[in-house]
Amino acid sequence: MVAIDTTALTKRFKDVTAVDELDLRIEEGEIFGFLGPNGAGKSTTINMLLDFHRPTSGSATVLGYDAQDETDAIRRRVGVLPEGMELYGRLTAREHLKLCVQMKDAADDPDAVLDRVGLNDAVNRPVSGFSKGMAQRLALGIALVGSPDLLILDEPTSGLDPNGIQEFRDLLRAEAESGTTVFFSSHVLSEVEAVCDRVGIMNEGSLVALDTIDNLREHAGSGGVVDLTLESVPDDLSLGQLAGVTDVTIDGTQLHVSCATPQAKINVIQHVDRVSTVTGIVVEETSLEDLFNEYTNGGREGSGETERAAEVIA
Ligand SMILES: Nc1ncnc2c1ncn2[C@@H]1O[C@H](COP(=O)(O)OP(=O)(O)OP(=O)(O)O)[C@@H](O)[C@H]1O
Repeated sequence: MVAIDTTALTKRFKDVTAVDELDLRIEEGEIFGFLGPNGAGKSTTINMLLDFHRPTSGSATVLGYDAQDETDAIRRRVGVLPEGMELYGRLTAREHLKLCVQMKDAADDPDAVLDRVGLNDAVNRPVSGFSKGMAQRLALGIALVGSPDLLILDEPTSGLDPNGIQEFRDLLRAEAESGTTVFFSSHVLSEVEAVCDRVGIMNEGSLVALDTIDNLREHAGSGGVVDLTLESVPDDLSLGQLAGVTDVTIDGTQLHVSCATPQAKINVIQHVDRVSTVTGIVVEETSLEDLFNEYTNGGREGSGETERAAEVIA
């Protein structure tokens, strides 16, 4: 079954086109990362899937139900963590969970859910005293109530500490293993890269990329870089003749080879190993952040340094 299906889904706010003719299909059981710079249209898309906003045109189904006409059926089967979720300051974490269990007519044990999101020490504390990360953990717990078939999470790791982010990853994987589809928006690209089967990248209301991260790397012609240290560099390496090699530089006994595809990196290593003695290899993949910048013209906010996934082989 298709978990989310949108056809030419469009939302305009006066002269701003927040989402422009979006065609998106998310299969059941996928972990899907929805990316884009600020104002790209991610929350507006999510809001239309949940009928918080009515589309200007186009249509969407969620778990086979029409997103505008069958909202109740969708809300019964979907766990939602909306952007900027409001909690009740005077209620405790456990009371929030109890309320949600009642509202969803679910059978969950509130304490077990709170344990899953790492709030077992704070079950009886009023939420007004919660830190941002604790509130986010509670919001995630609320989304999990009723064992939903689909989780729709808007910036779920906002405010979480590194442990919280790791726990969130484990939780998503466990949910996906039990058959739940996960659709989440995020600005934390390393976390998206770690857990997502596929990603969609929005820019200025349009979907500019939709694929697995490996395929995006391949299509972007950026398979990464291989750095090799040799005992000595032969006169004729002929590396430029290998398919997918885009650039070769030699610095003493160091080779720096840019490749268009992951396969090209393997070919380079095998070829050099045949003609010389390799004493060290470092393979660097193009990070999701580099791809993101490529698709959005570097439109992401923040000042994080480009992160390259470096795999030291020898
Ligand atoms: N209620 C609204 N009224 C007017 N304009 C809106 C409204 N909601 C969103 N927009 C505009 O629609 C565009 C898309 O906003 P949206 O919140 O969907 O982006 P986003 O990708 O979720 O951004 P962020 O990463 O900052 O949360 C922006 O230009 C925003 O200003």
